[in-house]
Amino acid sequence: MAVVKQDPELGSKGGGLEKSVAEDLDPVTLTWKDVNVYAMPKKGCCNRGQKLESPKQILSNVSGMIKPGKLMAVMGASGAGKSTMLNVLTFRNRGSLIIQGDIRINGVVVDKTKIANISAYVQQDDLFIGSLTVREHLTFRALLRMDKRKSREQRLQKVEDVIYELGLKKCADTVIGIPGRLRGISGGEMKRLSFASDLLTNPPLMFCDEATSGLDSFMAYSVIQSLKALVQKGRTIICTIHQPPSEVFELFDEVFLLAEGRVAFSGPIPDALEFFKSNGHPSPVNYNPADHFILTLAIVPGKEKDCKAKVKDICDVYEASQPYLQMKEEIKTGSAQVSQSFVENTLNNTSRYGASLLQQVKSVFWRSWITSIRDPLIVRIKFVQTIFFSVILGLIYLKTDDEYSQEDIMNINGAIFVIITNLSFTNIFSVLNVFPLEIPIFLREYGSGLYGVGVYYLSKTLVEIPFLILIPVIFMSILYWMSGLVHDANSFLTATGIAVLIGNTAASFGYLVSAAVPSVTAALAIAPALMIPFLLFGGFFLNNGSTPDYLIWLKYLSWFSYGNEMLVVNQWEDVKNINCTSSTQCIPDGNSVIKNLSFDKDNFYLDLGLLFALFLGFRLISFITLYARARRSSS
Ligand SMILES: Nc1ncnc2c1ncn2[C@@H]1O[C@H](COP(=O)(O)OP(=O)(O)OP(=O)(O)O)[C@@H](O)[C@H]1O
Repeated sequence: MAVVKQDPELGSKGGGLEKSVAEDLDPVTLTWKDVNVYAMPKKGCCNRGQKLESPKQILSNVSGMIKPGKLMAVMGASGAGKSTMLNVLTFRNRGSLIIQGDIRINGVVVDKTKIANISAYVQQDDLFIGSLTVREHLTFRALLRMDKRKSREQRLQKVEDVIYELGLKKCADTVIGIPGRLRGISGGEMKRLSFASDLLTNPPLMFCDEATSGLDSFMAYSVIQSLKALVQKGRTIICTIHQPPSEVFELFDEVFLLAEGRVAFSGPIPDALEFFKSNGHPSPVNYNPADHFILTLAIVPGKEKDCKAKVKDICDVYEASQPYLQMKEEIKTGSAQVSQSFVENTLNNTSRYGASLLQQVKSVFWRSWITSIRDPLIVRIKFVQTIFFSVILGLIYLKTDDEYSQEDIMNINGAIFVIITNLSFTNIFSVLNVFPLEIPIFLREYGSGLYGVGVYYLSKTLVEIPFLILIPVIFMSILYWMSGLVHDANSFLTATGIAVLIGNTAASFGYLVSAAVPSVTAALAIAPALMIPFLLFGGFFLNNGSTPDYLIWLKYLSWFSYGNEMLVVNQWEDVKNINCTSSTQCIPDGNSVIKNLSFDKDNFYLDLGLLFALFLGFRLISFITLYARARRSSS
């Protein structure tokens, strides 16, 4: 086993105990009694004639108790029911499970809101905006999560305190990092940052799912050491953990062993060793007790019958044991000693958000802005790519004189369509590559009451405005003049304005797809398939007058179509002469070009209005989709 040293960052007792941060904690005892959990069989599971399956029992009569100042490890083999128990206790991710049982804090029966008011839940997967530094991330959380009565100075002081407490001083000004794109802090530091984020609100009760997953033994030790320091200040912490090294396991005060959905033991580690020994399962000398418990309770493939019988035996003995019965009795009688102020002030707090609306807008806007300017992918895609493509396309469509020939008609119309296509793809894909990655973070932060959906969406929209104006302006300033579109300042400004609106509409479509799908991969797969019909009915590949009646609705949803008609009209409307050198029939002027494409000058303002409506419509639907998703995920 790897030798584990104490993390020098954490101070002598694993977290700067000598500089005890002023704590004002309500001591919390969490109890759960006779918890039964059932999963209903999936609808349509059975063929005709087959009997409907009965519900599957995941937890059976599980009871437990954890007192203030204790660090409890919930352990068991895979499938034992650890995550289910944590989800039941935190009232999260319960889905369609049927749950019975009694969960109390200091004797008061709790629900989802009450448990959220008193506790923090550090989930297994750490979700952060990677372009922020550790200090910036914590400041953002402190401004949004901490008690409204705390001043800005107090919040910033608390940020410094938790940085110190969790040994994050060394990396306080390092960016968190984006895997594969931006190097940042280590896995252990990231895990400690998760705890630090939740510590800002000073929760007396903490739940941690897989506190050490993905960490090496040194990092796992430093993380659990930090938790140990937190319980020593009076907190109550309950963690699920997989196979901790023995040095890490020793840091826990209590172990709660689950097997086949039943309690196999609950109490201090030495007592657990004694219990297993007295039931014929002594731990071998110099063997990690954690491994011994898990192996003893595991259902080994091929030996299922024997293993299940062994587990049943252990659970039967434990459930009939004096300590377990005593604990259940204590749970029953413990309800008497609860303070009224604790119930009213802490458990019954009903405000959804910790910060005012203005503070939410300011903080989320600030973070969105930092994210936009720091993420190298965004800046590179948005600026370098725009300049590169506009120069390349400009060279392809290069035209230096003011006169138009018959060949120029096709080239100019091609350049116009390329402008629309390029702006659409660039803007859609810059949204699709980034926004879906941010949605899980948004959902979690919304679920934790940091800010509302409207605040988030508004801030994102405001931050994007400069980019969504600048990019089309740069693109048009280069390509418009190189490709010889009509040399007139007014026409250029009109074309640029249309380009800005096209880019914004395309970005809104990107938001709509991103809000509706679960991942970047899905967004990147679905968006092009949805765009192709809009592109086909844009008036370039199919004459505007040839759209089949039954597909006309697709034309009305195509920003390519509105943009193309407006840009074509803007280009050709005032062109009085197009040179004709061949003997075949020539197109004499700009108006004839417009007519040949089945476009109409009089549609210009109608197109403008409809394009704007499309922009607003996509935004609105994406907002509603995001809102529905947020409500669903937090229910
Ligand atoms: N919603 C559900 N529907 C059906 N079965 C479920 C559901 N949730 C969990 N289970 C089943 O209940 C059992 C316990 O699952 P749980 O995820 O709680 O175990 P675990 O101890 O956390 O396992 P692991 O360590 O592998 O994550 C498993 O057999 C699992 O397949």
